[in-house]
Amino acid sequence: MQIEARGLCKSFAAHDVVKDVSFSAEPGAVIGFLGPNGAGKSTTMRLLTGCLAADRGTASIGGYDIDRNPLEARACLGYLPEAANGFTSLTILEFLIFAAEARGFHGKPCRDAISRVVDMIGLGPALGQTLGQLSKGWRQRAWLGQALIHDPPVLILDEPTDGLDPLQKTHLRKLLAELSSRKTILMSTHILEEAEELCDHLILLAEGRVVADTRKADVVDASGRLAPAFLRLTQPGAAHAVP
Ligand SMILES: Nc1ncnc2c1ncn2[C@@H]1O[C@H](COP(=O)(O)OP(=O)(O)OP(=O)(O)O)[C@@H](O)[C@H]1O
Repeated sequence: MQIEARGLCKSFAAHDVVKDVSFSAEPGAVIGFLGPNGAGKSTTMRLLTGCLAADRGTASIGGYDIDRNPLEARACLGYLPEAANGFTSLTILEFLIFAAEARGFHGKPCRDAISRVVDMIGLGPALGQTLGQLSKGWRQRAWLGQALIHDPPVLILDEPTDGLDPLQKTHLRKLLAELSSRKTILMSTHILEEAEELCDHLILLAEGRVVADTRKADVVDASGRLAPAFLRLTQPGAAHAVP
């Protein structure tokens, strides 16, 4: 399995935010990670990526446990955090050099890795601008660049198109569709049309629990829409119905 969560639990103070979350992603799967605001999607992603320690349970990426083999697991993983920010004084080029060197690329392999993502994401026109100067769309592209710099087999993308204008959204969705043919992707989104378009599998979270882990084809309605199933499965109290 490329992504595996087993019994993940996380509380903040007395608030149980992630409750016994288990699921897995086979190689090549494109999974939509859906749920209402506050369901625990970002927290689960942080647990999977090792940015946050679980209270209980385990997570593995590319077959490597994120706690016991963090370097191997992270080598397999590109992560786009929610509302990615920071490094505001670096230009996109400096940011990509930093990301590439942090992944162990130096000299020609570093230049090659950067030129690959610059071409793939179309970062060329903005390479000399600092992240602090960039619009949200360009900043999101730069952060996607750092997630892809080492060409990882697994991508965890937290609301990748959040806040982008329609043109940027279309561009990014096209890129994700291209990437989906050769990567395992777990992506959260509130835009159900995006999951309809890009994902083949869905995991729905409500109140910290997995309330559905299903092929998209099994929950869309006759018109291919997800909204009816989403509303039914994630309504308040739905999580309590899960055995
Ligand atoms: N560091 C933290 N300290 C305290 N509470 C937190 C922390 N991080 C998240 N929470 C809480 O955990 C709950 C789940 O948050 P999380 O961001 O994981 O949800 P989400 O499903 O990603 O929501 P959204 O769709 O709005 O981004 C929320 O109630 C949030 O306030």
